[in-house]
Amino acid sequence: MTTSTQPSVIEYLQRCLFLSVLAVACHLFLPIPLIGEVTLSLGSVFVLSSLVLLPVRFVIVVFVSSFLSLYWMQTSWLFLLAHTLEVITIAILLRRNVFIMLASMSYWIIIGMPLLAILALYGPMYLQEASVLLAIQSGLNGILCAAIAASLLSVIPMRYKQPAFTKKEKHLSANIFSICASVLVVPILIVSFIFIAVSSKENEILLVDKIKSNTSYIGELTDAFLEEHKIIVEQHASLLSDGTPDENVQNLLLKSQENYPAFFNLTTTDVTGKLVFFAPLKYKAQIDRLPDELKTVADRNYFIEARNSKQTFVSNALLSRGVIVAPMISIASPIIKDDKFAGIVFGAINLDVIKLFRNKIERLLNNDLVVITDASNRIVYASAPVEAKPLAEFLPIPSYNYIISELPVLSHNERQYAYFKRQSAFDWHVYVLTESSTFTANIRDNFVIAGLSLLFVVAVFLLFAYRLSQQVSAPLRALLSSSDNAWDSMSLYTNTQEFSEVANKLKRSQFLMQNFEDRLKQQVNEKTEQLEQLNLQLAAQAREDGMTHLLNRSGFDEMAINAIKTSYRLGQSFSMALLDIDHFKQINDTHGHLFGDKCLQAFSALMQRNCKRETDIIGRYGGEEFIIFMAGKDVKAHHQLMQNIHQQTRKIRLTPADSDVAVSFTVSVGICSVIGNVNMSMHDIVKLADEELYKCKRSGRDRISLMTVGYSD
Ligand SMILES: Nc1nc2c(ncn2[C@@H]2O[C@H](COP(=O)(O)OP(=O)(O)OP(=O)(O)O)[C@@H](O)[C@H]2O)c(=O)[nH]1
Repeated sequence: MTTSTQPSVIEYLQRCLFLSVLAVACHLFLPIPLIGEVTLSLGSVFVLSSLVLLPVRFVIVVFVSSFLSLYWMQTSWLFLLAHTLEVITIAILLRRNVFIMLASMSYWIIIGMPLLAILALYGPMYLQEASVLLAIQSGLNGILCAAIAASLLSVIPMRYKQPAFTKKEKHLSANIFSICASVLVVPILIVSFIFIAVSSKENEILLVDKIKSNTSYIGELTDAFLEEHKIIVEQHASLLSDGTPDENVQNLLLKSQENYPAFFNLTTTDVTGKLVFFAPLKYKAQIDRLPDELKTVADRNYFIEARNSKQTFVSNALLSRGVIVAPMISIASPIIKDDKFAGIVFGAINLDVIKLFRNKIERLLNNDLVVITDASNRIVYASAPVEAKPLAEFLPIPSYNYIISELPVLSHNERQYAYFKRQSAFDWHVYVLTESSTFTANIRDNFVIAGLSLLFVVAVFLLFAYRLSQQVSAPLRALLSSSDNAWDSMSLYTNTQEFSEVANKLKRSQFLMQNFEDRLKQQVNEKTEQLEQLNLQLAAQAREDGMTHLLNRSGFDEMAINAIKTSYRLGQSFSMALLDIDHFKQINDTHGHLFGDKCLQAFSALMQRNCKRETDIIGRYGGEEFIIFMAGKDVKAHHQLMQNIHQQTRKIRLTPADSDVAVSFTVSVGICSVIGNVNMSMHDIVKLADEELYKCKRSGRDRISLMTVGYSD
């Protein structure tokens, strides 16, 4: 076998380098962004193509390049594992003649996607949430790569492919089917990915907009709430600064507290911080009973700040003391009389009782959560699912979710949230949180829809592709089978003009060929018959003496040997007689050879007339010497027969051409009779008969001499 058509190692190296560079470039430089950090990579196209275009050792080089570039990009080990298994499985299935698309789909549906989903569940948090999404995305990415590879391979000439994939002829229908399938799957997948990317992006934008607007609304609500209550406290401070009489102060505080229930108390102090007036009155008796150190707020920072800055001060969240011990904020405003600090008015807002504020917020949020912190990061308010108590420090841990790109992500109490943060008045912060699964769930749904529609569309299209391939290949198969039924069944698959023309032409030429074949067969049969006849004649001629038409020596020997064997077997007696015309030379010499021939013919005819039994065999054994084999139980009958021939010979009268006188001749006969199975060969028997003939000649000719072998009566 010549290997000239096999590419050289250098050529393989070039192809290997080319495919490796393309695979690495696709992984490193051409990832197609899909959602957030999720990208599509087409690097696998070249690894899968190398399975068909290169020998195994070069495929390993392309695969390792692809693997290392993915590793370099810090791809999760889950994907590296899935990629490795994908290449190995498809390589095995390809060697078993499975179409590359089918191999890829089988791998991803049966092994790749379930494996990724299960493994992701045991991975880091961001993988757990998106495990189904990641599995489907990887599967669709893999199938897209296989479909592109299959499309590319279908246009690459056969000589570039490995012998394992080209030596086995495939059905035309299988080829059409595979090309259609791969060409159909590529656009379907691309459209699906575009749909996923666009709808996921739109969904993300909607979610982000919602969070941002919620954040700013809640921020404004918080600011307005604080501002409103700050103004109330400021107004009281201003009234008291202007010298409102003490008897009115109590009433003023009571009315305001009634109107603004968020204040769980409104209180004034003197210059030292000692409580003076207090609303509501229901706590008055309890306050009176308090020890002196709890009847002052001189040590509280809202008193100190208001006194020192002479400005209204909104405190951070703190624990109240005295009558009620609860988380609260305090808004304190200084009372200035004659430019001198004369005490403060402060309103305490119990964080547990800002029900109005909370209801307003909850109505807005739907599934979103909110956390409001003060300037020292202590929680002022948190939606219940966040599981954070007021006054606790809010310490979100920055987190990562590779699907969410538009918002920061934090993790709190082992949950992951996308969030938006807004700075409010008094250095407070408003956080609106959405569980990251809200984002992934939507995208996962998109992927599931895309995956299922892909399966459905592929199944439907593959059915079409199958029908199409049948339409093209079935008529050809019908033409090839060329049976009458097939001609008719072809019309079941197609009614195209081209096929009808081809079919008619083939039908005509088949008819002509059939005619020609029949004629040829007939001629051959005739010639064979003639030849057989000729052969028979030749065979007969080979055993016949031309002049007398008796058996010649070899013909006689052949038949007599068989007859002797039969006689021995049947226990029959038989006789062998040698007959020699006397003085034949003289006849020849006197009347010429032609007359001699006539004598021979006349004598032959005489013998044939006498030897009528079918067991009698007559032959010409030499020039004028004849031989007769006779079989039967009674050898006397043989002797009698010879006696008759001997007698009748004398009566033959033949007239030579040169004379009017008829000529006669005599014959000498030597007979050897055999009785029973003496197991003598024909040669020995003829020899004995010859000896008897010799006796006749010696003793005067024209006589019969006989002998019997075996036993005699
Ligand atoms: N016309 C003719 N003569 C033949 C043929 N075959 C042999 N002869 C002749 O037969 C003769 C046989 O002669 P010999 O063998 O001397 O025998 P004979 O003359 O018959 O003498 P005896 O046998 O002793 O009686 C020869 O002269 C042969 O030429 C033949 O086919 N035709």
